[in-house]
Amino acid sequence: MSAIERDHAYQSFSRAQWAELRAAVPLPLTEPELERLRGINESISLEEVEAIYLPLSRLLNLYVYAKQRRGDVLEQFLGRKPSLGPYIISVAGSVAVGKSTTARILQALLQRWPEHPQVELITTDGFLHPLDELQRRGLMGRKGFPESYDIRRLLEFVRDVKSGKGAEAPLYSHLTYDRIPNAVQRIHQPDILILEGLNVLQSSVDYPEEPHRPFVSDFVDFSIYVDAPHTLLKQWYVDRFLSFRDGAFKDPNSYFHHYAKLTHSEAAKTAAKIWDEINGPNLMQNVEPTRERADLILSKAEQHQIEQIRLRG
Ligand SMILES: Nc1ncnc2c1ncn2[C@@H]1O[C@H](COP(=O)(O)OP(=O)(O)O)[C@@H](O)[C@H]1O
Ligand SMILES: CC(C)(COP(=O)(O)O)[C@@H](O)C(=O)NCCC(=O)O
Repeated sequence: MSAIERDHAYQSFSRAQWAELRAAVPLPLTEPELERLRGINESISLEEVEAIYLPLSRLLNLYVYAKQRRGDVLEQFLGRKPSLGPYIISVAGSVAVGKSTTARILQALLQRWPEHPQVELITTDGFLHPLDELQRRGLMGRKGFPESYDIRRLLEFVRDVKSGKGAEAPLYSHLTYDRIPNAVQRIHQPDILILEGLNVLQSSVDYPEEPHRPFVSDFVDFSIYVDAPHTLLKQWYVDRFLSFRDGAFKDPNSYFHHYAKLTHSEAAKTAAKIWDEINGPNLMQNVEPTRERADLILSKAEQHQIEQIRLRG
């Protein structure tokens, strides 16, 4: 392998260098697993899964295993029962960078390893305040900004899960653009929890109402930031919006149902405006500044191809 570059905090791998590590992955993908991955996102290339995500799942498996062993040693020394809390992996990044796709691919790959078959996935959008609350507080143009989340509830959730207690996460619907009333995802002692959201690397200073509380990252064992140039992010956001217009927005229950009637170019303009007024500024002010807190930074280029991997340490 050619020389791996490093700056003071990260070792940096090119796509080709990282892909070479695939050879060291002892578990190749089986046909049913490939099918399942295709089901997560039909536009993801399987070459990308094998070159990037498979080696990443091996790295994470080694970290989880080391943490489990270390925990066992400590508990044995202290004469206590082993902890029932999961290994927590967070996935951060801009709206539309592919956090939820990345998290779902990792979930599928990590649960193949015999040491940790139960891998749960939680998205932090369930912890956005409900729509009526956002309206009441005048925050409809601030969805995704720190003040739009019920951070206290998110923290309680992560703390309870980490301490081995059962916990419930509220669920969000992109269709109704709101929390789903009376629906929760129950988490009970998984081996691994993947926590995905814009805000998982933010610190308590981003939440002036909660200045003295611990923060989500205090409970996270390994953090990932998915990065991409702003021009691509905006394009991916607009493309996703246009595909929703041809699908989900047609549903009369959709919050954006009125957008289904727009022409292609009107819809593209609307999406670009939402990006420029909400998601773009949030990226610059609150999301991107947290990037260098991550243990691993995945940098994407055209077509969601990962071109560079930076690993702390
Ligand atoms: N690895 C990938 N390959 C191809 N398309 C992808 C990939 N990851 C995400 N996408 C596409 O990019 C858009 C945003 O992805 P999504 O996972 O919904 O992002 P986020 O959760 O960050 O908002 C979606 O249209 C999705 O299909
Ligand atoms: C719910 C979100 C804050 C979170 O985004 P995600 O976690 O899906 O990347 C975002 O999808 C959102 O609704 N932003 C507000 C502006 C908009 O895109 O409608």
